Amino acid sequence: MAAEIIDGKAFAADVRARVAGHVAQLKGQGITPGLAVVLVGEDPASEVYVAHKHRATVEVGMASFEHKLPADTSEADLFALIDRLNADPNVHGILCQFPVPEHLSERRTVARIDPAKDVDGLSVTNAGLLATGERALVSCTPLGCLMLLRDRLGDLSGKEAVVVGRSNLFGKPMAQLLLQENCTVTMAHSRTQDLPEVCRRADILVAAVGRAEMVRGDWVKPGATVIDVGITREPHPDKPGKTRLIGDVHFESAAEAAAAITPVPGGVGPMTIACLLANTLTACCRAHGMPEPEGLTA
Ligand SMILES: Nc1nc2c(c(=O)[nH]1)N[C@@H](CN(C=O)c1ccc(C(=O)N[C@@H](CCC(=O)O)C(=O)O)cc1)CN2
Repeated sequence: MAAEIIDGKAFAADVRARVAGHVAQLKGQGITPGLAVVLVGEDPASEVYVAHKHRATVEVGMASFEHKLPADTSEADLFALIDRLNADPNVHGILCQFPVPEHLSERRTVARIDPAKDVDGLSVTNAGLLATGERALVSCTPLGCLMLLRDRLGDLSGKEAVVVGRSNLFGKPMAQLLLQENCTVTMAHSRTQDLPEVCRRADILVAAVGRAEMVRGDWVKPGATVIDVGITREPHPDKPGKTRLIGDVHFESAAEAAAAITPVPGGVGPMTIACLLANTLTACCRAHGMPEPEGLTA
């Protein structure tokens, strides 16, 4: 294997430590950043992510407000809670864990959150601010990828970037961030013609298609930086009864061609929660008219 492995776990720990330093300073001035996480229903993976978010929030010294609602919660009751959190001065960030049960709408739920507290960066307001190059709260996983890319490559100007996947949660904000860094950006997706050839153009290849190991080594330009955003859980081939996580990139073959690559697990995933904390800190600083933390925003 030729590629350097980008250690997202270590980088995320560093981001969390920097956030904790800022939180300590704010607390010295009588301000405690607060994050509210809303979970509707009992999706087992979501329960784990929400527990991780609570632990990480408390570890950096922030206030954590967890709201677990039954799966049959009505939209009216969910919105009443969001309205209370919007009005609560101790809450600087709000997110509703996805997926939500089928009778609820993710789009309408996000739209109910005050954009200044939308630490997932998913509201139409924050997406629009990002697209027009104005000060936004940026979706956590793309923000985390940008931090990893800046750390590894420094100035991204003029690089060919290909983002495979066009979701609102990831692909679209990732493309906007890379454009903001003066990359030449291609957004590819399931209908893109000759996807392997398009990917081979990329100095920066970001895969977020949700199809396990779709991106193969011969899709990777020699020397490229490969960011794998996929997380598919599948039965472990060698350990009966156990599961393993795999990404959207076929790691072994891609690592032969790439100069650097994120693994799954331990690459992009840990950056999501670290950037959620960074966004909550940013939202808190903005709410109090204080300078934003350097190096923790887009
Ligand atoms: N409201 C939101 N819902 C969801 C988001 C989100 O950003 N906002 N993203 C995902 C889940 N997610 C956070 O919520 C998340 C996913 C993965 C990780 C992570 O650290 N992954 C590890 C592996 C963890 C494991 O072993 O299972 C890794 O990749 O190394 C953190 C957060 C969907 N919902």
